[in-house]
Amino acid sequence: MASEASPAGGSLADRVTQPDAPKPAETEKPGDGAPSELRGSELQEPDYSVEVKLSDQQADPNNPLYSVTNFEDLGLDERILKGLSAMNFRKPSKVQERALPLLMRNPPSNLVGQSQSGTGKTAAFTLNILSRLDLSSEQSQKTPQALILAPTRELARQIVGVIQVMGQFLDGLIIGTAVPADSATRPTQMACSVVVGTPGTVQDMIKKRIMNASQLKVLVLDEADNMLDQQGLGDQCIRVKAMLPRTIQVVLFSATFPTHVHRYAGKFAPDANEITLKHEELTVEGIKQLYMDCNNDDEKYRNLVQLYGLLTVGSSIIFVRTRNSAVEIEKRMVAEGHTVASLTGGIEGSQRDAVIDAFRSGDAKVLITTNVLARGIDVSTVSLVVNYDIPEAFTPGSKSREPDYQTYLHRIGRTGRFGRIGVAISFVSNRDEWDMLRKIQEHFGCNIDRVDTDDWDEVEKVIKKTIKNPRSQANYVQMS
Ligand SMILES: Nc1ncnc2c1ncn2[C@@H]1O[C@H](COP(=O)(O)OP(=O)(O)OP(=O)(O)O)[C@@H](O)[C@H]1O
Repeated sequence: MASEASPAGGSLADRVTQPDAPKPAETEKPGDGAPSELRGSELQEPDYSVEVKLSDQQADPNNPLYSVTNFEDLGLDERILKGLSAMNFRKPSKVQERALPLLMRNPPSNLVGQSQSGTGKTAAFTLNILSRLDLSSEQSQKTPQALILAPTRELARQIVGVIQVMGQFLDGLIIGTAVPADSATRPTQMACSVVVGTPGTVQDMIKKRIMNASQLKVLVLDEADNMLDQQGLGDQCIRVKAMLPRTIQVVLFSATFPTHVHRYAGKFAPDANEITLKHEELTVEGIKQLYMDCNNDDEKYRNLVQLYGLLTVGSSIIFVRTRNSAVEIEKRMVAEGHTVASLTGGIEGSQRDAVIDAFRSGDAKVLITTNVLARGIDVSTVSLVVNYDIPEAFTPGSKSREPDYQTYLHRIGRTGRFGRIGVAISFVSNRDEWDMLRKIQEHFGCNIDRVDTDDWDEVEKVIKKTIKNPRSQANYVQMS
Protein backbone atom coordinates (compact mmCIF):
# COMPACT_ATOMS: atom_id res chain seq x y z
CA MET A 1 0.00 0.00 0.00
CA ALA A 2 1.26 3.42 -0.89
CA SER A 3 0.94 4.82 2.60
CA GLU A 4 2.81 1.88 4.12
CA ALA A 5 5.72 1.57 1.76
CA SER A 6 7.03 4.94 0.91
CA PRO A 7 10.44 4.26 -0.54
CA ALA A 8 10.94 7.86 -1.51
CA GLY A 9 10.54 8.88 2.08
CA GLY A 10 13.88 7.73 3.45
CA SER A 11 17.26 8.91 2.36
CA LEU A 12 20.46 6.95 2.39
CA ALA A 13 21.83 8.79 5.40
CA ASP A 14 19.01 7.39 7.51
CA ARG A 15 20.16 3.85 7.01
CA VAL A 16 23.66 3.65 5.84
CA THR A 17 25.11 3.36 9.31
CA GLN A 18 23.57 -0.09 9.58
CA PRO A 19 24.29 -1.67 6.25
CA ASP A 20 24.04 -5.22 7.48
CA ALA A 21 20.84 -4.69 9.39
CA PRO A 22 17.64 -6.19 8.07
CA LYS A 23 15.73 -3.99 5.70
CA PRO A 24 13.79 -1.30 7.51
CA ALA A 25 10.22 -2.12 8.35
CA GLU A 26 7.76 -0.66 5.89
CA THR A 27 6.30 1.81 8.28
CA GLU A 28 7.37 5.14 6.90
CA LYS A 29 4.72 7.56 5.90
CA PRO A 30 4.94 9.87 2.96
CA GLY A 31 6.48 13.04 4.18
CA ASP A 32 8.78 11.43 6.74
CA GLY A 33 11.63 13.17 5.03
CA ALA A 34 9.83 16.53 4.97
CA PRO A 35 10.61 19.43 7.31
CA SER A 36 8.95 18.89 10.70
CA GLU A 37 6.48 21.75 10.26
CA LEU A 38 5.11 20.00 7.20
CA ARG A 39 4.71 16.62 8.82
CA GLY A 40 1.37 15.72 10.24
CA SER A 41 -1.18 13.02 9.88
CA GLU A 42 -3.78 15.31 8.35
CA LEU A 43 -1.43 16.45 5.67
CA GLN A 44 -2.21 14.83 2.35
CA GLU A 45 0.58 14.42 -0.18
CA PRO A 46 -0.64 15.99 -3.40
CA ASP A 47 -1.37 13.28 -5.89
CA TYR A 48 -0.41 15.40 -8.86
CA SER A 49 2.77 16.88 -10.14
CA VAL A 50 3.51 20.28 -11.51
CA GLU A 51 5.82 20.50 -14.46
CA VAL A 52 7.97 23.56 -14.76
CA LYS A 53 8.29 24.72 -18.31
CA LEU A 54 11.70 25.47 -19.73
CA SER A 55 10.81 29.13 -20.10
CA ASP A 56 9.96 29.33 -16.40
CA GLN A 57 13.20 27.61 -15.45
CA GLN A 58 15.10 30.07 -17.61
CA ALA A 59 13.41 32.92 -15.75
CA ASP A 60 14.46 31.63 -12.31
CA PRO A 61 17.76 33.25 -11.19
CA ASN A 62 18.67 30.19 -9.12
CA ASN A 63 18.41 27.84 -12.06
CA PRO A 64 21.52 26.99 -14.10
CA LEU A 65 19.48 27.58 -17.24
CA TYR A 66 18.68 31.18 -16.21
CA SER A 67 19.85 34.16 -18.24
CA VAL A 68 18.97 37.81 -18.56
CA THR A 69 20.17 38.19 -22.10
CA ASN A 70 19.07 36.80 -25.43
CA PHE A 71 21.39 35.28 -27.98
CA GLU A 72 20.84 38.45 -30.06
CA ASP A 73 22.50 40.49 -27.27
CA LEU A 74 25.68 38.44 -27.39
CA GLY A 75 27.02 39.89 -30.62
CA LEU A 76 26.60 36.74 -32.70
CA ASP A 77 26.56 36.75 -36.49
CA GLU A 78 23.10 36.63 -38.12
CA ARG A 79 23.86 33.27 -39.76
CA ILE A 80 24.81 31.78 -36.40
CA LEU A 81 21.62 33.16 -34.84
CA LYS A 82 19.72 31.48 -37.66
CA GLY A 83 21.43 28.20 -36.75
CA LEU A 84 20.41 28.61 -33.10
CA SER A 85 16.88 29.34 -34.05
CA ALA A 86 16.81 26.24 -36.29
CA MET A 87 17.84 24.28 -33.18
CA ASN A 88 15.03 25.90 -31.24
CA PHE A 89 17.41 27.54 -28.75
CA ARG A 90 15.41 30.52 -27.53
CA LYS A 91 17.55 31.82 -24.67
CA PRO A 92 21.07 31.13 -23.43
CA SER A 93 21.69 29.15 -20.26
CA LYS A 94 23.69 30.68 -17.42
CA VAL A 95 26.99 29.19 -18.57
CA GLN A 96 26.38 30.34 -22.14
CA GLU A 97 25.51 33.83 -21.03
CA ARG A 98 28.56 34.09 -18.77
CA ALA A 99 31.10 32.30 -20.95
CA LEU A 100 30.36 33.82 -24.35
CA PRO A 101 31.33 37.43 -23.61
CA LEU A 102 34.56 36.17 -21.96
CA LEU A 103 35.33 33.86 -24.86
CA MET A 104 34.50 36.22 -27.69
CA ARG A 105 36.40 39.21 -26.32
CA ASN A 106 39.52 40.41 -28.20
CA PRO A 107 42.36 39.86 -27.73
CA PRO A 108 41.21 36.32 -26.93
CA SER A 109 41.75 35.01 -23.42
CA ASN A 110 41.72 31.50 -21.99
CA LEU A 111 38.79 30.10 -20.06
CA VAL A 112 38.19 27.36 -17.52
CA GLY A 113 34.44 26.86 -17.50
CA GLN A 114 32.38 24.69 -15.19
CA SER A 115 28.65 24.12 -15.30
CA GLN A 116 26.27 21.33 -14.32
CA SER A 117 25.69 18.42 -16.71
CA GLY A 118 23.29 19.10 -19.53
CA THR A 119 23.40 22.89 -19.28
CA GLY A 120 24.77 23.61 -22.76
CA LYS A 121 28.55 23.80 -22.53
CA THR A 122 28.89 22.47 -26.09
CA ALA A 123 27.02 25.44 -27.52
CA ALA A 124 29.12 27.80 -25.39
CA PHE A 125 32.40 26.72 -26.95
CA THR A 126 30.94 26.11 -30.40
CA LEU A 127 29.48 29.62 -30.67
CA ASN A 128 32.87 31.13 -29.85
CA ILE A 129 34.56 28.97 -32.48
CA LEU A 130 31.99 29.72 -35.18
CA SER A 131 32.33 33.44 -34.41
CA ARG A 132 36.09 33.33 -34.84
CA LEU A 133 36.30 31.43 -38.13
CA ASP A 134 37.49 33.10 -41.29
CA LEU A 135 35.68 31.34 -44.09
CA SER A 136 36.38 33.97 -46.74
CA SER A 137 38.56 31.85 -49.03
CA GLU A 138 38.67 28.24 -50.08
CA GLN A 139 42.09 27.97 -48.52
CA SER A 140 40.91 29.24 -45.14
CA GLN A 141 37.89 26.97 -45.23
CA LYS A 142 40.19 24.00 -45.73
CA THR A 143 42.77 24.90 -43.09
CA PRO A 144 41.95 23.98 -39.47
CA GLN A 145 41.32 27.09 -37.37
CA ALA A 146 39.80 25.43 -34.31
CA LEU A 147 40.47 22.11 -32.60
CA ILE A 148 38.20 20.38 -30.10
CA LEU A 149 39.49 17.41 -28.16
CA ALA A 150 37.09 14.97 -26.48
CA PRO A 151 37.84 11.78 -24.54
CA THR A 152 35.80 9.36 -26.66
CA ARG A 153 34.84 8.85 -30.30
CA GLU A 154 31.14 9.00 -29.38
CA LEU A 155 31.52 12.43 -27.84
CA ALA A 156 33.70 13.70 -30.71
CA ARG A 157 31.07 12.55 -33.23
CA GLN A 158 28.31 14.15 -31.19
CA ILE A 159 30.14 17.49 -31.10
CA VAL A 160 30.62 17.31 -34.88
CA GLY A 161 26.86 16.90 -35.18
CA VAL A 162 26.19 19.97 -33.02
CA ILE A 163 28.62 22.15 -35.02
CA GLN A 164 27.07 20.97 -38.27
CA VAL A 165 23.60 22.04 -37.23
CA MET A 166 24.62 25.24 -35.48
CA GLY A 167 26.85 26.27 -38.38
CA GLN A 168 24.55 25.14 -41.17
CA PHE A 169 24.11 28.69 -42.52
CA LEU A 170 27.84 29.46 -42.62
CA ASP A 171 28.94 28.93 -46.20
CA GLY A 172 32.23 27.13 -46.54
CA LEU A 173 32.28 25.61 -43.04
CA ILE A 174 33.92 22.20 -43.19
CA ILE A 175 34.17 19.97 -40.12
CA GLY A 176 36.60 17.08 -39.81
CA THR A 177 36.42 14.17 -37.39
CA ALA A 178 39.68 12.76 -36.07
CA VAL A 179 38.89 9.47 -34.34
CA PRO A 180 40.54 6.08 -34.66
CA ALA A 181 39.72 4.53 -38.04
CA ASP A 182 41.04 1.67 -40.13
CA SER A 183 43.35 2.55 -43.00
CA ALA A 184 40.58 2.38 -45.61
CA THR A 185 38.51 5.11 -43.96
CA ARG A 186 41.31 7.21 -42.45
CA PRO A 187 41.50 10.66 -44.10
CA THR A 188 44.77 11.44 -45.87
CA GLN A 189 44.32 15.20 -45.34
CA MET A 190 42.27 17.16 -42.83
CA ALA A 191 41.06 19.81 -45.30
CA CYS A 192 38.57 21.44 -42.96
CA SER A 193 37.95 24.57 -40.91
CA VAL A 194 37.24 22.82 -37.58
CA VAL A 195 38.63 19.52 -36.32
CA VAL A 196 36.97 17.49 -33.56
CA GLY A 197 38.79 14.43 -32.35
CA THR A 198 40.31 12.27 -29.68
CA PRO A 199 43.79 13.29 -28.47
CA GLY A 200 45.73 10.23 -29.70
CA THR A 201 44.42 10.42 -33.25
CA VAL A 202 44.88 14.19 -33.45
CA GLN A 203 48.43 13.88 -32.18
CA ASP A 204 49.14 11.26 -34.81
CA MET A 205 47.59 13.34 -37.61
CA ILE A 206 49.59 16.44 -36.73
CA LYS A 207 52.81 14.43 -36.47
CA LYS A 208 52.20 12.80 -39.85
CA ARG A 209 51.23 16.19 -41.33
CA ILE A 210 47.77 14.91 -42.22
CA MET A 211 46.55 17.88 -40.20
CA ASN A 212 48.01 21.36 -40.47
CA ALA A 213 48.06 22.90 -37.00
CA SER A 214 49.76 26.17 -37.89
CA GLN A 215 46.60 28.25 -38.33
CA LEU A 216 44.73 27.06 -35.23
CA LYS A 217 43.24 29.88 -33.17
CA VAL A 218 41.18 27.99 -30.61
CA LEU A 219 41.80 24.78 -28.67
CA VAL A 220 38.92 23.33 -26.64
CA LEU A 221 39.18 20.42 -24.22
CA ASP A 222 35.72 19.09 -23.52
CA GLU A 223 35.50 17.02 -20.31
CA ALA A 224 38.78 18.74 -19.54
CA ASP A 225 39.27 17.36 -16.02
CA ASN A 226 39.01 13.83 -17.34
CA MET A 227 41.33 14.54 -20.23
CA LEU A 228 44.02 16.11 -18.08
CA ASP A 229 43.74 13.63 -15.21
CA GLN A 230 43.94 10.37 -17.12
CA GLN A 231 47.49 9.31 -17.66
CA GLY A 232 47.33 8.46 -21.36
CA LEU A 233 44.92 11.19 -22.41
CA GLY A 234 46.71 13.84 -20.35
CA ASP A 235 50.06 13.13 -22.00
CA GLN A 236 48.47 13.19 -25.43
CA CYS A 237 46.77 16.53 -24.74
CA ILE A 238 50.06 18.04 -23.60
CA ARG A 239 51.84 16.74 -26.70
CA VAL A 240 49.11 18.07 -28.98
CA LYS A 241 49.22 21.48 -27.32
CA ALA A 242 52.99 21.62 -27.72
CA MET A 243 52.51 21.36 -31.50
CA LEU A 244 50.04 24.27 -31.69
CA PRO A 245 50.66 28.00 -32.08
CA ARG A 246 51.68 29.57 -28.75
CA THR A 247 49.05 32.28 -28.96
CA ILE A 248 46.16 29.81 -29.21
CA GLN A 249 43.08 30.48 -27.08
CA VAL A 250 42.72 27.55 -24.67
CA VAL A 251 39.23 26.70 -23.46
CA LEU A 252 38.57 24.00 -20.87
CA PHE A 253 35.05 22.87 -20.07
CA SER A 254 33.60 20.29 -17.72
CA ALA A 255 30.89 19.79 -15.12
CA THR A 256 33.61 18.78 -12.65
CA PHE A 257 37.05 20.10 -11.80
CA PRO A 258 38.40 18.29 -8.72
CA THR A 259 40.93 20.43 -6.86
CA HIS A 260 44.07 18.65 -8.02
CA VAL A 261 43.04 18.88 -11.67
CA HIS A 262 41.87 22.45 -11.29
CA ARG A 263 45.38 23.43 -10.22
CA TYR A 264 46.82 21.71 -13.23
CA ALA A 265 44.19 23.19 -15.55
CA GLY A 266 45.58 26.60 -14.65
CA LYS A 267 48.92 25.56 -16.12
CA PHE A 268 47.38 24.16 -19.28
CA ALA A 269 45.31 27.32 -19.75
CA PRO A 270 47.41 30.10 -18.19
CA ASP A 271 45.80 33.33 -16.98
CA ALA A 272 42.39 31.90 -17.71
CA ASN A 273 39.11 33.51 -16.80
CA GLU A 274 37.18 31.11 -14.63
CA ILE A 275 33.59 30.07 -14.17
CA THR A 276 33.42 27.62 -11.31
CA LEU A 277 30.91 25.94 -9.02
CA LYS A 278 31.07 24.49 -5.53
CA HIS A 279 30.51 20.75 -5.34
CA GLU A 280 27.27 21.28 -3.44
CA GLU A 281 25.97 23.15 -6.49
CA LEU A 282 26.71 20.40 -8.96
CA THR A 283 23.71 18.11 -8.76
CA VAL A 284 20.89 18.79 -11.16
CA GLU A 285 17.45 19.42 -9.70
CA GLY A 286 15.61 17.43 -12.32
CA ILE A 287 17.47 14.19 -11.59
CA LYS A 288 15.76 12.13 -8.89
CA GLN A 289 18.44 10.05 -7.20
CA LEU A 290 17.44 6.70 -5.74
CA TYR A 291 19.08 3.52 -4.55
CA MET A 292 18.04 -0.11 -4.26
CA ASP A 293 19.21 -2.67 -1.73
CA CYS A 294 20.41 -5.86 -3.36
CA ASN A 295 21.61 -8.75 -1.21
CA ASN A 296 24.15 -10.00 -3.72
CA ASP A 297 25.18 -9.85 -7.36
CA ASP A 298 22.43 -12.17 -8.46
CA GLU A 299 19.83 -9.94 -6.86
CA LYS A 300 21.30 -6.99 -8.73
CA TYR A 301 20.67 -8.83 -11.96
CA ARG A 302 17.14 -9.83 -10.94
CA ASN A 303 16.31 -6.27 -9.96
CA LEU A 304 17.55 -5.06 -13.32
CA VAL A 305 15.34 -7.54 -15.12
CA GLN A 306 12.39 -6.48 -12.96
CA LEU A 307 13.12 -2.90 -13.90
CA TYR A 308 13.17 -3.72 -17.60
CA GLY A 309 9.58 -2.66 -18.23
CA LEU A 310 10.39 0.74 -16.75
CA LEU A 311 13.70 1.01 -18.56
CA THR A 312 11.83 1.09 -21.83
CA VAL A 313 9.50 3.94 -20.85
CA GLY A 314 12.05 6.25 -22.39
CA SER A 315 15.64 5.25 -23.05
CA SER A 316 17.97 3.99 -20.34
CA ILE A 317 21.63 3.58 -19.70
CA ILE A 318 22.99 0.91 -17.36
CA PHE A 319 26.50 1.54 -16.11
CA VAL A 320 28.65 -1.40 -15.06
CA ARG A 321 32.25 -1.60 -13.91
CA THR A 322 33.86 -3.80 -16.54
CA ARG A 323 33.56 -4.59 -20.22
CA ASN A 324 33.07 -8.24 -19.33
CA SER A 325 30.12 -7.62 -17.09
CA ALA A 326 28.52 -5.44 -19.79
CA VAL A 327 28.77 -8.30 -22.24
CA GLU A 328 27.65 -10.89 -19.68
CA ILE A 329 24.55 -8.94 -18.65
CA GLU A 330 23.68 -8.21 -22.26
CA LYS A 331 23.95 -11.91 -23.18
CA ARG A 332 21.89 -13.00 -20.21
CA MET A 333 19.14 -10.47 -20.83
CA VAL A 334 18.98 -11.17 -24.55
CA ALA A 335 18.78 -14.91 -23.84
CA GLU A 336 15.79 -14.16 -21.60
CA GLY A 337 14.08 -12.34 -24.46
CA HIS A 338 14.88 -8.70 -23.60
CA THR A 339 16.08 -6.22 -26.16
CA VAL A 340 19.28 -4.59 -24.95
CA ALA A 341 22.50 -3.39 -26.54
CA SER A 342 25.95 -2.85 -25.14
CA LEU A 343 28.77 -0.48 -25.92
CA THR A 344 32.24 -0.75 -24.45
CA GLY A 345 35.76 0.22 -25.37
CA GLY A 346 36.33 -3.41 -26.28
CA ILE A 347 34.39 -3.30 -29.53
CA GLU A 348 35.52 -2.00 -32.86
CA GLY A 349 34.95 1.64 -33.82
CA SER A 350 32.40 1.13 -36.58
CA GLN A 351 30.36 -1.16 -34.35
CA ARG A 352 30.46 1.44 -31.56
CA ASP A 353 29.16 4.00 -34.04
CA ALA A 354 26.32 1.69 -35.07
CA VAL A 355 25.29 1.02 -31.45
CA ILE A 356 25.29 4.67 -30.35
CA ASP A 357 23.44 5.70 -33.52
CA ALA A 358 20.77 3.07 -32.82
CA PHE A 359 20.50 4.34 -29.26
CA ARG A 360 20.13 7.95 -30.39
CA SER A 361 17.42 7.05 -32.87
CA GLY A 362 15.53 5.02 -30.27
CA ASP A 363 15.98 1.73 -32.16
CA ALA A 364 17.90 0.52 -29.12
CA LYS A 365 16.32 1.76 -25.91
CA VAL A 366 18.37 0.03 -23.23
CA LEU A 367 22.12 0.42 -23.37
CA ILE A 368 24.56 -1.37 -21.10
CA THR A 369 27.90 0.35 -20.95
CA THR A 370 30.99 1.20 -18.93
CA ASN A 371 32.43 4.57 -17.99
CA VAL A 372 33.24 5.05 -21.66
CA LEU A 373 29.82 6.68 -22.05
CA ALA A 374 29.70 8.31 -18.62
CA ARG A 375 30.57 11.74 -19.94
CA GLY A 376 29.10 14.17 -22.39
CA ILE A 377 26.69 11.91 -24.22
CA ASP A 378 23.51 13.86 -24.87
CA VAL A 379 20.41 11.83 -25.69
CA SER A 380 17.44 13.81 -24.46
CA THR A 381 15.14 10.78 -24.28
CA VAL A 382 17.23 9.11 -21.56
CA SER A 383 14.91 9.09 -18.58
CA LEU A 384 16.59 6.44 -16.45
CA VAL A 385 20.21 5.77 -15.51
CA VAL A 386 21.16 2.70 -13.50
CA ASN A 387 24.42 2.46 -11.60
CA TYR A 388 24.53 -1.32 -11.61
CA ASP A 389 27.95 -0.88 -10.01
CA ILE A 390 28.80 2.25 -8.04
CA PRO A 391 31.64 4.08 -9.78
CA GLU A 392 34.88 3.58 -7.89
CA ALA A 393 38.12 5.50 -7.78
CA PHE A 394 41.06 3.15 -7.91
CA THR A 395 43.74 4.38 -5.57
CA PRO A 396 46.81 2.16 -5.82
CA GLY A 397 47.79 0.76 -2.45
CA SER A 398 44.59 1.88 -0.71
CA LYS A 399 42.62 -0.79 1.15
CA SER A 400 39.33 1.04 1.43
CA ARG A 401 37.08 1.45 -1.59
CA GLU A 402 36.49 5.06 -2.51
CA PRO A 403 33.72 6.37 -4.73
CA ASP A 404 34.53 8.18 -7.93
CA TYR A 405 32.49 11.32 -7.24
CA GLN A 406 33.01 12.90 -10.62
CA THR A 407 32.03 9.80 -12.54
CA TYR A 408 28.87 9.40 -10.42
CA LEU A 409 27.84 12.92 -11.31
CA HIS A 410 28.60 12.53 -15.01
CA ARG A 411 26.83 9.17 -15.19
CA ILE A 412 23.61 10.40 -13.62
CA GLY A 413 23.89 13.50 -15.78
CA ARG A 414 23.08 11.41 -18.87
CA THR A 415 19.48 12.06 -17.88
CA GLY A 416 17.80 15.30 -16.84
CA ARG A 417 19.29 17.23 -19.77
CA PHE A 418 18.60 20.95 -20.08
CA GLY A 419 15.80 21.09 -17.56
CA ARG A 420 14.26 17.71 -18.32
CA ILE A 421 13.55 15.23 -15.59
CA GLY A 422 15.02 11.80 -15.05
CA VAL A 423 15.74 9.10 -12.51
CA ALA A 424 19.08 7.66 -11.45
CA ILE A 425 19.08 4.40 -9.47
CA SER A 426 22.18 2.99 -7.81
CA PHE A 427 22.36 -0.66 -6.79
CA VAL A 428 23.94 -1.32 -3.42
CA SER A 429 24.89 -4.88 -2.56
CA ASN A 430 27.40 -4.74 0.27
CA ARG A 431 28.79 -2.60 3.03
CA ASP A 432 31.52 -1.02 0.90
CA GLU A 433 28.95 0.08 -1.64
CA TRP A 434 26.75 1.52 1.09
CA ASP A 435 29.69 3.50 2.37
CA MET A 436 30.57 4.75 -1.07
CA LEU A 437 27.03 5.91 -1.78
CA ARG A 438 26.84 7.63 1.59
CA LYS A 439 30.06 9.48 0.82
CA ILE A 440 28.68 10.52 -2.55
CA GLN A 441 25.57 11.86 -0.87
CA GLU A 442 27.61 13.80 1.67
CA HIS A 443 30.02 15.13 -0.93
CA PHE A 444 27.29 16.61 -3.10
CA GLY A 445 24.94 17.42 -0.22
CA CYS A 446 22.09 15.67 -2.02
CA ASN A 447 19.43 13.12 -1.13
CA ILE A 448 19.60 9.61 -2.48
CA ASP A 449 16.34 7.94 -1.51
CA ARG A 450 15.69 4.25 -1.05
CA VAL A 451 13.24 2.36 -3.21
CA ASP A 452 11.78 -0.76 -1.75
CA THR A 453 12.24 -3.79 -3.95
CA ASP A 454 9.78 -5.85 -1.89
CA ASP A 455 6.96 -4.00 -3.56
CA TRP A 456 7.49 -3.65 -7.28
CA ASP A 457 4.15 -1.95 -7.83
CA GLU A 458 5.39 0.79 -5.54
CA VAL A 459 8.77 0.93 -7.31
CA GLU A 460 6.93 1.38 -10.57
CA LYS A 461 4.77 4.10 -9.08
CA VAL A 462 7.74 6.01 -7.69
CA ILE A 463 9.66 5.91 -10.93
CA LYS A 464 6.71 6.58 -13.18
CA LYS A 465 5.76 9.51 -11.03
CA THR A 466 8.99 11.12 -12.12
CA ILE A 467 9.36 9.94 -15.67
CA LYS A 468 6.79 9.85 -18.35
CA ASN A 469 7.35 8.92 -21.89
CA PRO A 470 9.76 11.59 -23.10
CA ARG A 471 9.07 10.72 -26.70
CA SER A 472 5.48 11.80 -26.44
CA GLN A 473 5.82 14.99 -24.46
CA ALA A 474 8.27 17.60 -23.38
CA ASN A 475 9.30 16.44 -19.98
CA TYR A 476 10.71 19.19 -17.86
CA VAL A 477 11.56 19.46 -14.20
CA GLN A 478 8.80 18.11 -12.09
CA MET A 479 7.98 19.25 -8.62
CA SER A 480 5.53 17.35 -6.57
N1 LIG B 1 20.18 27.64 -24.99
C1 LIG B 1 19.63 26.45 -25.17
N2 LIG B 1 18.30 26.31 -25.35
C2 LIG B 1 17.75 25.08 -25.49
N3 LIG B 1 18.45 23.92 -25.46
C3 LIG B 1 19.78 24.01 -25.28
C4 LIG B 1 20.44 25.27 -25.14
N4 LIG B 1 21.75 25.03 -24.98
C5 LIG B 1 21.91 23.69 -25.03
N5 LIG B 1 20.74 23.07 -25.21
C6 LIG B 1 20.51 21.60 -25.27
O1 LIG B 1 20.84 21.10 -24.01
C7 LIG B 1 21.34 19.77 -24.11
C8 LIG B 1 22.59 19.63 -23.28
O2 LIG B 1 23.64 20.39 -23.83
P1 LIG B 1 25.15 19.91 -23.77
O3 LIG B 1 25.28 18.52 -24.28
O4 LIG B 1 25.99 20.94 -24.40
O5 LIG B 1 25.38 19.91 -22.19
P2 LIG B 1 26.74 19.90 -21.38
O6 LIG B 1 26.68 21.06 -20.45
O7 LIG B 1 27.89 19.81 -22.29
O8 LIG B 1 26.55 18.58 -20.54
P3 LIG B 1 27.64 17.49 -20.04
O9 LIG B 1 28.35 18.11 -18.89
O10 LIG B 1 26.81 16.33 -19.64
O11 LIG B 1 28.54 17.21 -21.19
C9 LIG B 1 21.56 19.53 -25.59
O12 LIG B 1 20.53 18.68 -26.06
C10 LIG B 1 21.44 20.89 -26.23
O13 LIG B 1 20.91 20.84 -27.52
